Amino acid sequence: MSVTVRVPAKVNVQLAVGAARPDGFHDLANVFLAVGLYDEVTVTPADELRVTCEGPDAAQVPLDRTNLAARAAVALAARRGIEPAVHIHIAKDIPVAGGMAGGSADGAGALLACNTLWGTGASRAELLAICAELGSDVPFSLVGGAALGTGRGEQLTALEVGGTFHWVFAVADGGLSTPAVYGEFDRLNEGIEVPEPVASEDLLAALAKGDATALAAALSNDLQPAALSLRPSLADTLAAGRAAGARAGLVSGSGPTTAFLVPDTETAASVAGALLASGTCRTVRTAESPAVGAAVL
Ligand SMILES: C[C@@](CO)(OP(=O)(O)O)[C@H](O)COP(=O)(O)OP(=O)(O)OC[C@H]1O[C@@H](n2ccc(N)nc2=O)[C@H](O)[C@@H]1O
Ligand SMILES: Nc1ncnc2c1ncn2[C@@H]1O[C@H](COP(=O)(O)OP(=O)(O)O)[C@@H](O)[C@H]1O
Repeated sequence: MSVTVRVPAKVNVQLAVGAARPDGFHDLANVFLAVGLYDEVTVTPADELRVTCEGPDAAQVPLDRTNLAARAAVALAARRGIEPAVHIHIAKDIPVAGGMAGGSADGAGALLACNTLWGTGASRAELLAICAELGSDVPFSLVGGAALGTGRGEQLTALEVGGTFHWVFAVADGGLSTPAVYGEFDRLNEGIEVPEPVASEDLLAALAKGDATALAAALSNDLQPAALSLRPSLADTLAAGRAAGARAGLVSGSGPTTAFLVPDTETAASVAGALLASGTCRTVRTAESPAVGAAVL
Protein backbone atom coordinates (compact mmCIF):
# COMPACT_ATOMS: atom_id res chain seq x y z
CA MET A 1 0.00 0.00 0.00
CA SER A 2 1.26 3.50 -0.88
CA VAL A 3 -0.04 7.00 -0.18
CA THR A 4 0.64 9.92 -2.53
CA VAL A 5 0.20 13.58 -1.55
CA ARG A 6 0.31 16.52 -3.95
CA VAL A 7 1.67 19.82 -2.57
CA PRO A 8 1.86 23.28 -4.21
CA ALA A 9 4.66 25.82 -4.51
CA LYS A 10 4.22 29.37 -3.19
CA VAL A 11 4.96 32.94 -4.13
CA ASN A 12 5.16 35.71 -1.53
CA VAL A 13 2.98 38.57 -2.78
CA GLN A 14 4.17 40.63 0.17
CA LEU A 15 7.23 39.88 2.26
CA ALA A 16 7.70 42.53 4.93
CA VAL A 17 10.81 41.79 7.02
CA GLY A 18 11.53 43.20 10.47
CA ALA A 19 14.85 43.43 12.32
CA ALA A 20 16.78 40.27 13.22
CA ARG A 21 15.51 38.70 16.46
CA PRO A 22 17.79 37.39 19.22
CA ASP A 23 17.17 33.82 17.91
CA GLY A 24 18.47 34.82 14.46
CA PHE A 25 15.06 34.73 12.77
CA HIS A 26 13.21 37.79 11.47
CA ASP A 27 9.63 38.73 12.29
CA LEU A 28 7.60 38.85 9.10
CA ALA A 29 4.35 39.94 7.56
CA ASN A 30 4.50 37.21 4.93
CA VAL A 31 1.57 37.05 2.51
CA PHE A 32 1.76 33.58 0.98
CA LEU A 33 -0.12 32.62 -2.16
CA ALA A 34 -0.06 28.97 -3.28
CA VAL A 35 0.60 28.50 -7.00
CA GLY A 36 -0.30 25.55 -9.22
CA LEU A 37 3.16 23.98 -9.53
CA TYR A 38 3.33 20.78 -7.53
CA ASP A 39 5.59 18.15 -6.04
CA GLU A 40 4.12 14.70 -5.39
CA VAL A 41 5.34 12.75 -2.37
CA THR A 42 4.65 9.00 -2.24
CA VAL A 43 5.30 6.92 0.88
CA THR A 44 5.47 3.11 0.86
CA PRO A 45 6.26 0.78 3.77
CA ALA A 46 9.94 -0.32 3.68
CA ASP A 47 12.56 -1.94 5.92
CA GLU A 48 14.10 1.44 6.73
CA LEU A 49 13.83 5.12 5.87
CA ARG A 50 14.90 5.82 2.30
CA VAL A 51 14.40 8.86 0.03
CA THR A 52 14.43 8.94 -3.77
CA CYS A 53 13.70 11.86 -6.08
CA GLU A 54 12.92 12.29 -9.75
CA GLY A 55 12.57 15.43 -11.86
CA PRO A 56 14.75 17.96 -13.74
CA ASP A 57 16.35 19.33 -10.52
CA ALA A 58 16.54 15.98 -8.70
CA ALA A 59 20.36 16.01 -8.57
CA GLN A 60 20.25 19.05 -6.25
CA VAL A 61 17.97 17.38 -3.69
CA PRO A 62 19.65 15.75 -0.67
CA LEU A 63 18.56 12.11 -0.21
CA ASP A 64 19.79 11.71 3.37
CA ARG A 65 18.05 12.56 6.65
CA THR A 66 18.50 16.31 6.02
CA ASN A 67 15.77 16.08 3.36
CA LEU A 68 12.74 17.86 4.78
CA ALA A 69 10.49 14.95 3.77
CA ALA A 70 12.69 12.53 5.75
CA ARG A 71 12.73 14.94 8.70
CA ALA A 72 8.93 15.08 8.63
CA ALA A 73 8.63 11.27 8.72
CA VAL A 74 11.16 11.05 11.58
CA ALA A 75 9.35 13.79 13.55
CA LEU A 76 5.94 12.12 13.31
CA ALA A 77 7.34 8.64 14.07
CA ALA A 78 9.24 9.97 17.11
CA ARG A 79 6.03 11.47 18.54
CA ARG A 80 4.33 8.06 18.30
CA GLY A 81 7.36 5.97 19.38
CA ILE A 82 7.42 4.07 16.08
CA GLU A 83 10.10 3.51 13.44
CA PRO A 84 9.98 5.74 10.33
CA ALA A 85 10.26 2.63 8.14
CA VAL A 86 9.15 4.10 4.87
CA HIS A 87 10.34 4.72 1.33
CA ILE A 88 9.66 8.36 0.41
CA HIS A 89 9.64 9.12 -3.29
CA ILE A 90 9.51 12.75 -4.42
CA ALA A 91 8.35 13.58 -7.95
CA LYS A 92 9.79 17.09 -8.00
CA ASP A 93 8.39 19.76 -10.28
CA ILE A 94 9.01 22.77 -8.00
CA PRO A 95 12.36 24.50 -8.76
CA VAL A 96 14.97 23.66 -6.08
CA ALA A 97 16.39 26.47 -3.90
CA GLY A 98 14.30 28.91 -5.91
CA GLY A 99 12.31 30.75 -3.24
CA MET A 100 9.20 28.70 -4.02
CA ALA A 101 9.25 26.51 -0.89
CA GLY A 102 9.81 23.19 -2.67
CA GLY A 103 11.55 21.58 0.31
CA SER A 104 8.80 22.83 2.60
CA ALA A 105 6.22 21.33 0.24
CA ASP A 106 7.94 17.95 0.48
CA GLY A 107 8.06 18.21 4.30
CA ALA A 108 4.34 18.95 4.53
CA GLY A 109 3.56 16.29 1.92
CA ALA A 110 5.55 13.55 3.64
CA LEU A 111 3.96 14.43 6.98
CA LEU A 112 0.42 14.14 5.63
CA ALA A 113 1.30 11.00 3.66
CA CYS A 114 2.87 9.24 6.68
CA ASN A 115 0.00 10.27 8.94
CA THR A 116 -2.35 8.63 6.44
CA LEU A 117 -0.20 5.52 5.79
CA TRP A 118 0.49 4.83 9.48
CA GLY A 119 -3.01 5.76 10.67
CA THR A 120 -1.31 7.90 13.31
CA GLY A 121 -4.37 10.13 13.52
CA ALA A 122 -2.53 13.42 14.18
CA SER A 123 -4.97 16.33 14.23
CA ARG A 124 -4.62 19.33 11.93
CA ALA A 125 -3.26 21.29 14.92
CA GLU A 126 -0.60 18.65 15.67
CA LEU A 127 0.39 18.45 12.00
CA LEU A 128 0.75 22.26 11.91
CA ALA A 129 2.89 22.18 15.07
CA ILE A 130 5.21 19.58 13.51
CA CYS A 131 5.35 21.65 10.30
CA ALA A 132 6.43 24.73 12.29
CA GLU A 133 9.25 22.68 13.90
CA LEU A 134 10.46 21.66 10.42
CA GLY A 135 10.65 25.20 8.99
CA SER A 136 8.98 28.60 8.88
CA ASP A 137 7.34 27.98 5.47
CA VAL A 138 6.19 24.39 6.07
CA PRO A 139 2.82 25.17 7.75
CA PHE A 140 1.74 27.17 4.71
CA SER A 141 2.58 24.27 2.37
CA LEU A 142 0.10 22.16 4.32
CA VAL A 143 -2.76 24.68 4.20
CA GLY A 144 -2.27 26.31 0.75
CA GLY A 145 -4.67 28.92 -0.62
CA ALA A 146 -3.54 32.29 0.69
CA ALA A 147 -2.46 33.19 4.21
CA LEU A 148 -0.73 35.86 6.23
CA GLY A 149 2.26 34.43 8.08
CA THR A 150 3.42 36.33 11.16
CA GLY A 151 6.10 35.50 13.72
CA ARG A 152 8.83 33.91 11.59
CA GLY A 153 6.10 33.12 9.04
CA GLU A 154 4.73 30.02 10.77
CA GLN A 155 1.69 31.62 12.47
CA LEU A 156 -0.98 31.58 9.80
CA THR A 157 -4.22 33.45 9.25
CA ALA A 158 -6.15 32.30 6.17
CA LEU A 159 -6.89 35.02 3.60
CA GLU A 160 -9.75 35.34 1.18
CA VAL A 161 -8.94 35.25 -2.56
CA GLY A 162 -11.66 36.52 -4.88
CA GLY A 163 -10.36 35.36 -8.25
CA THR A 164 -7.65 33.63 -10.26
CA PHE A 165 -4.21 35.20 -10.72
CA HIS A 166 -1.93 34.27 -13.63
CA TRP A 167 1.83 34.04 -13.14
CA VAL A 168 4.99 33.49 -15.13
CA PHE A 169 8.04 32.29 -13.18
CA ALA A 170 11.56 32.79 -14.51
CA VAL A 171 13.78 30.11 -13.00
CA ALA A 172 17.39 31.23 -12.58
CA ASP A 173 20.53 29.18 -13.06
CA GLY A 174 21.57 27.96 -9.60
CA GLY A 175 19.87 28.66 -6.27
CA LEU A 176 20.20 31.24 -3.52
CA SER A 177 20.59 30.23 0.13
CA THR A 178 17.76 31.57 2.31
CA PRO A 179 20.04 32.28 5.34
CA ALA A 180 22.50 34.08 3.02
CA VAL A 181 19.73 36.34 1.70
CA TYR A 182 18.49 37.18 5.22
CA GLY A 183 22.13 37.82 6.16
CA GLU A 184 22.51 40.21 3.23
CA PHE A 185 19.26 41.93 4.32
CA ASP A 186 20.86 42.51 7.75
CA ARG A 187 24.06 43.80 6.17
CA LEU A 188 22.18 46.23 3.88
CA ASN A 189 20.11 47.51 6.84
CA GLU A 190 22.99 47.89 9.28
CA GLY A 191 22.59 51.10 11.28
CA ILE A 192 19.06 51.63 9.94
CA GLU A 193 15.94 51.37 12.13
CA VAL A 194 13.96 48.54 10.47
CA PRO A 195 10.20 49.12 10.94
CA GLU A 196 7.81 46.48 12.31
CA PRO A 197 6.52 44.35 9.43
CA VAL A 198 2.86 45.06 8.64
CA ALA A 199 0.59 43.53 5.98
CA SER A 200 -0.58 46.03 3.36
CA GLU A 201 -4.32 46.77 3.46
CA ASP A 202 -4.28 47.53 -0.29
CA LEU A 203 -2.70 44.17 -1.01
CA LEU A 204 -5.16 42.21 1.15
CA ALA A 205 -8.07 44.06 -0.51
CA ALA A 206 -6.69 43.27 -3.99
CA LEU A 207 -6.40 39.57 -3.09
CA ALA A 208 -9.92 39.49 -1.64
CA LYS A 209 -11.34 41.15 -4.76
CA GLY A 210 -9.31 39.07 -7.21
CA ASP A 211 -8.12 42.38 -8.69
CA ALA A 212 -4.88 41.64 -10.59
CA THR A 213 -4.22 45.30 -11.47
CA ALA A 214 -4.44 46.35 -7.81
CA LEU A 215 -2.39 43.33 -6.73
CA ALA A 216 0.32 44.22 -9.26
CA ALA A 217 0.53 47.72 -7.77
CA ALA A 218 0.80 46.37 -4.22
CA LEU A 219 3.35 43.52 -4.66
CA SER A 220 6.43 43.97 -2.48
CA ASN A 221 9.38 41.99 -1.19
CA ASP A 222 11.79 43.42 1.40
CA LEU A 223 14.28 40.64 0.56
CA GLN A 224 14.46 41.76 -3.09
CA PRO A 225 17.34 44.27 -2.61
CA ALA A 226 19.31 41.56 -0.78
CA ALA A 227 18.64 38.96 -3.49
CA LEU A 228 19.62 41.51 -6.19
CA SER A 229 22.76 42.41 -4.27
CA LEU A 230 23.81 38.72 -4.22
CA ARG A 231 22.61 38.09 -7.79
CA PRO A 232 22.71 41.40 -9.76
CA SER A 233 21.69 39.65 -13.00
CA LEU A 234 18.15 39.25 -11.61
CA ALA A 235 17.60 42.93 -12.48
CA ASP A 236 17.91 41.95 -16.17
CA THR A 237 15.28 39.21 -15.74
CA LEU A 238 12.91 41.64 -14.00
CA ALA A 239 13.40 44.21 -16.77
CA ALA A 240 12.84 41.58 -19.49
CA GLY A 241 9.56 40.37 -17.95
CA ARG A 242 8.21 43.88 -17.51
CA ALA A 243 9.23 44.86 -21.06
CA ALA A 244 7.41 41.76 -22.35
CA GLY A 245 4.09 42.96 -20.90
CA ALA A 246 3.90 41.67 -17.32
CA ARG A 247 1.87 43.93 -15.03
CA ALA A 248 4.56 43.58 -12.36
CA GLY A 249 7.53 41.44 -11.47
CA LEU A 250 9.30 40.65 -8.22
CA VAL A 251 11.73 38.21 -6.69
CA SER A 252 9.87 35.24 -5.16
CA GLY A 253 10.77 35.10 -1.45
CA SER A 254 14.55 34.78 -1.08
CA GLY A 255 14.88 34.11 -4.82
CA PRO A 256 16.39 33.64 -7.28
CA THR A 257 13.12 32.76 -9.06
CA THR A 258 11.37 35.90 -10.32
CA ALA A 259 7.56 36.03 -10.50
CA PHE A 260 5.56 38.03 -13.05
CA LEU A 261 1.87 38.81 -12.67
CA VAL A 262 0.07 38.81 -16.02
CA PRO A 263 -3.58 39.45 -16.94
CA ASP A 264 -4.45 36.13 -18.63
CA THR A 265 -3.12 32.83 -20.01
CA GLU A 266 -2.39 34.34 -23.47
CA THR A 267 -0.17 37.04 -21.95
CA ALA A 268 1.42 34.36 -19.75
CA ALA A 269 2.46 32.43 -22.86
CA SER A 270 3.89 35.51 -24.62
CA VAL A 271 5.74 36.80 -21.53
CA ALA A 272 7.14 33.29 -20.93
CA GLY A 273 8.37 33.14 -24.54
CA ALA A 274 9.97 36.59 -24.32
CA LEU A 275 11.69 35.76 -21.03
CA LEU A 276 13.18 32.57 -22.48
CA ALA A 277 14.29 34.40 -25.62
CA SER A 278 15.92 37.14 -23.50
CA GLY A 279 18.48 34.63 -22.23
CA THR A 280 18.14 36.05 -18.69
CA CYS A 281 16.84 32.84 -17.10
CA ARG A 282 17.34 29.06 -17.28
CA THR A 283 13.72 28.14 -17.84
CA VAL A 284 10.19 29.51 -17.44
CA ARG A 285 6.99 28.16 -15.92
CA THR A 286 3.42 29.42 -15.99
CA ALA A 287 0.90 28.74 -13.21
CA GLU A 288 -2.29 30.02 -11.63
CA SER A 289 -3.20 30.99 -8.07
CA PRO A 290 -4.61 30.17 -5.63
CA ALA A 291 -3.92 26.43 -5.36
CA VAL A 292 -5.13 24.07 -2.65
CA GLY A 293 -2.69 22.88 0.02
CA ALA A 294 -1.30 19.40 0.58
CA ALA A 295 -3.88 16.82 -0.50
CA VAL A 296 -3.93 13.02 -0.56
CA LEU A 297 -4.46 11.81 -4.14
C1 LIG B 1 12.24 33.60 2.60
C2 LIG B 1 11.05 32.69 2.78
C3 LIG B 1 9.78 33.51 2.47
O1 LIG B 1 8.62 32.71 2.54
O2 LIG B 1 11.03 31.53 1.96
P1 LIG B 1 11.96 31.07 0.70
O3 LIG B 1 11.91 32.19 -0.27
O4 LIG B 1 13.33 30.81 1.21
O5 LIG B 1 11.31 29.84 0.15
C4 LIG B 1 10.99 32.15 4.24
O6 LIG B 1 10.99 33.20 5.18
C5 LIG B 1 12.06 31.13 4.55
O7 LIG B 1 11.46 30.11 5.26
P2 LIG B 1 12.18 28.67 5.43
O8 LIG B 1 12.90 28.33 4.18
O9 LIG B 1 11.13 27.72 5.94
O10 LIG B 1 13.24 29.01 6.52
P3 LIG B 1 13.68 28.21 7.85
O11 LIG B 1 14.12 26.85 7.46
O12 LIG B 1 12.67 28.37 8.92
O13 LIG B 1 14.96 29.08 8.26
C6 LIG B 1 16.15 29.06 7.51
C7 LIG B 1 16.96 30.29 7.86
O14 LIG B 1 16.36 31.44 7.23
C8 LIG B 1 16.44 32.57 8.08
N1 LIG B 1 15.08 33.03 8.43
C9 LIG B 1 13.99 32.29 8.10
C10 LIG B 1 12.72 32.74 8.40
C11 LIG B 1 12.59 33.97 9.08
N2 LIG B 1 11.40 34.45 9.43
N3 LIG B 1 13.69 34.69 9.41
C12 LIG B 1 14.93 34.24 9.08
O15 LIG B 1 15.91 34.92 9.37
C13 LIG B 1 17.24 32.13 9.30
O16 LIG B 1 18.58 32.41 9.01
C14 LIG B 1 17.01 30.63 9.32
O17 LIG B 1 18.05 29.93 9.96
N1 LIG C 1 12.78 17.84 -0.22
C1 LIG C 1 13.64 18.82 -0.56
N2 LIG C 1 13.56 19.40 -1.75
C2 LIG C 1 14.40 20.40 -2.10
N3 LIG C 1 15.38 20.86 -1.30
C3 LIG C 1 15.51 20.31 -0.10
C4 LIG C 1 14.64 19.28 0.32
N4 LIG C 1 14.99 18.95 1.56
C5 LIG C 1 16.01 19.73 1.90
N5 LIG C 1 16.36 20.55 0.90
C6 LIG C 1 17.43 21.58 0.94
O1 LIG C 1 16.79 22.86 1.07
C7 LIG C 1 17.42 23.84 0.25
C8 LIG C 1 16.35 24.88 -0.15
O2 LIG C 1 15.53 24.29 -1.12
P1 LIG C 1 14.04 24.73 -1.47
O3 LIG C 1 13.13 24.43 -0.34
O4 LIG C 1 13.74 24.09 -2.77
O5 LIG C 1 14.16 26.27 -1.72
P2 LIG C 1 13.69 27.61 -1.02
O6 LIG C 1 14.04 27.51 0.46
O7 LIG C 1 14.45 28.67 -1.72
O8 LIG C 1 12.22 27.72 -1.24
C9 LIG C 1 18.02 23.04 -0.90
O9 LIG C 1 19.19 23.64 -1.37
C10 LIG C 1 18.31 21.67 -0.29
O10 LIG C 1 19.64 21.57 0.14
